[in-house]
Amino acid sequence: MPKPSAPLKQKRVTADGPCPVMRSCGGCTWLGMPYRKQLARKQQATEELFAPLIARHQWDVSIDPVRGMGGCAGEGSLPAPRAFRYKAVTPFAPSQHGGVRCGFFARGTHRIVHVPDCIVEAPDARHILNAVAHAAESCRIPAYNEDTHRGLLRYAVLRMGWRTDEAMLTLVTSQRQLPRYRAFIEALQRIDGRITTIAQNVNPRVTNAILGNDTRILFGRTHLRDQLLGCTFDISPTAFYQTNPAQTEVLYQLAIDGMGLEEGDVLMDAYCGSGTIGLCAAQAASDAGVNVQVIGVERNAAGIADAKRNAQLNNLEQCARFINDDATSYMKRAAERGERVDVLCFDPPRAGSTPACLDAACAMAPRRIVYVSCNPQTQVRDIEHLARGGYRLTRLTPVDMFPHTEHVETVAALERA
Ligand SMILES: C[S@@+](CC[C@H](N)C(=O)[O-])C[C@H]1O[C@@H](n2cnc3c(N)ncnc32)[C@H](O)[C@@H]1O
Repeated sequence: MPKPSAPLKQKRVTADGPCPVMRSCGGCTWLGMPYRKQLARKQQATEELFAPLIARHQWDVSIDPVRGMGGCAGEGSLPAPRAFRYKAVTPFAPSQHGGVRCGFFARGTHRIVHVPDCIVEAPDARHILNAVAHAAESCRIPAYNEDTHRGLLRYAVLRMGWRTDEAMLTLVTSQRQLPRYRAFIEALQRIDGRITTIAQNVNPRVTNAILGNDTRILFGRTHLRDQLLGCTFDISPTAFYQTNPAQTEVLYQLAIDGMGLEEGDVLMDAYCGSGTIGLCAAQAASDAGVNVQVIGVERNAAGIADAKRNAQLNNLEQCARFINDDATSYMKRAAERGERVDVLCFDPPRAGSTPACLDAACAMAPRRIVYVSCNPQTQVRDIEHLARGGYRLTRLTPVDMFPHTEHVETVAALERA
């Protein structure tokens, strides 16, 4: 029998207490800055970035105040957000005496800094990850060595339900075979009663990317269940799911407001992940007595499988279909076929969309386009493209999805001019 894992320490970082690793960890670069000032900076950066685009097209639009956690930019002093990240990740590395180290990579390096607790992650998330390292040590599961490419355990990814008491633990390993498999899984199960799924993802490649292509469930449910805006979502280990759920509801509500859905509309949700935006929009429309059809497009097969399951979970399968394809290829073909799209929602990754995808969007001529972006730099470029295709910006709202960092997410609403 393996030694039992260490019991979880219940000590919590207090709401306004300092972060013990803020100088060494690569995460919260703005943690020392008052939250009010962080929002003011994000506001200014967004205004400066969009001002030339707005001036060039003579659009009559001003940028909304950044929606921060607990208030907006310009509303005076706000408490610093804590415990908002519901996804936590740790790399593993061998320690000198054959043990397993875990924590965060130190800023700009691959040196692991041990983190006893993290003030921005969901309560207990870091304790669970630290206990995974302890369980691996007890079961003599070797950590992966990035220099020699030997060893097994590379990362652990923990997702916690926001509106549910569930946690999904995904172990990323360099090979499929796990020594002392049963003992290890039992030790992991004992860490916390909320762990409803333990998955293994195999990533044998020499790469900085965390996840590989092969995933299997080792214990429990196949999906993490959570809720957003009254909809229920099942998320599989490798599908995209937003990390800050409280702000995700703000972001999605802005996107839904920007869509202005009307009876009989066809909504295309491009880069749809697990179908969350399109399904929340369809549910909101249905609640308002408005019937719409949703078409979601996503490259990740796990995301599309989740989206189909989520449509059923929310009784929306009659009005939603999901397609596993590259957004550009699908939209080009849809435009050539003359497919009808009344409202288009874009939520691409940081690199933004492609010129061909944006051309296809303009060719389909939706009445409105809502563009959600985690990288306003590429969003500005893409909105310029849409402007040349006949669209004008009517609203732009920054949302603080990533407090204590320089990053800001933006929701742009556009109308056909
Ligand atoms: C920022 S996430 C948004 C997901 C979803 N809208 C949400 O809020 O959860 C971007 C999504 O685009 C997907 N993606 C990336 N490149 C793609 C492409 N070329 N075609 C289709 N989907 C893509 C990713 O897998 C990811 O699920």
